[in-house]
Amino acid sequence: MRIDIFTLFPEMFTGVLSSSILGKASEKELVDFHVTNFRDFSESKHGTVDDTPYGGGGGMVLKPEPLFRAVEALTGEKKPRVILMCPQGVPYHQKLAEELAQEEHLVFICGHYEGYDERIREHLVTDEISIGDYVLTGGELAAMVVIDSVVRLQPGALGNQTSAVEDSFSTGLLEYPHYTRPADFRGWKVPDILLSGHHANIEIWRLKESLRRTKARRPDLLEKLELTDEMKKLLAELEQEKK
Ligand SMILES: CN(C)c1ccccc1CNc1ccc(C(N)=O)cn1
Repeated sequence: MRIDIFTLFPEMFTGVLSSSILGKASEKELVDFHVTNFRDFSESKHGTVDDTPYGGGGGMVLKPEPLFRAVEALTGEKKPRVILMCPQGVPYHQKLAEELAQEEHLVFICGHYEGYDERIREHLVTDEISIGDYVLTGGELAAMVVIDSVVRLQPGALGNQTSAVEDSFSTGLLEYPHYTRPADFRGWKVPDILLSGHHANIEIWRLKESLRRTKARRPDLLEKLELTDEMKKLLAELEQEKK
């Protein structure tokens, strides 16, 4: 997978794309990162990429021409998905991460200022994504979030691939509690079931704890779930325990 990032602050990406899972994925050639300063594509000799808004009002708007030239310089045979990170975008979620992870080529546009000239949205961009209902100084951190969640899904990116499949949002439930050594830390003990070696019972315990936690913290996720008979049974047990 190739990932192109267009930003005015390429230095923001250096550490993130060379560290940890993303750095290893790049070394293993699971992903090919290209970070470009789209100011390099400005036609003006001063590298101007923004201008005052038509119709007046404060702030500056990103000009269309540098970004069109930057993205059009890319096009290989296939049209890549061009993703604009902005507060007005589609709320990002794990299913969209899984969809983007299937793509051969992703292009991210990270903007600043008051926003982008609308012709960028209408004629250059294929997807607008928001990572949440809050405003950032620029699209860079939002792009890093999406890139992180997409690259970790690339086969071979994570040590044991299972952790990508089982992790909470892909099952639709929140994660169960995790423990590691020591079994007794300051008198706080690991639940006996986890030391029992009964893998079937441990799996049930984990599902029940995921259900308990999801019911308590994210009832909205539980609403969306297609409950299996086993889940219904465990939820009934949880209800009983509360009485
Ligand atoms: C400068 N702003 C407000 C702006 C305005 C328009 C587009 C992009 C930006 C860049 N900022 C962003 C980007 C994304 C998100 C998000 N929630 O994904 C939040 N803020």
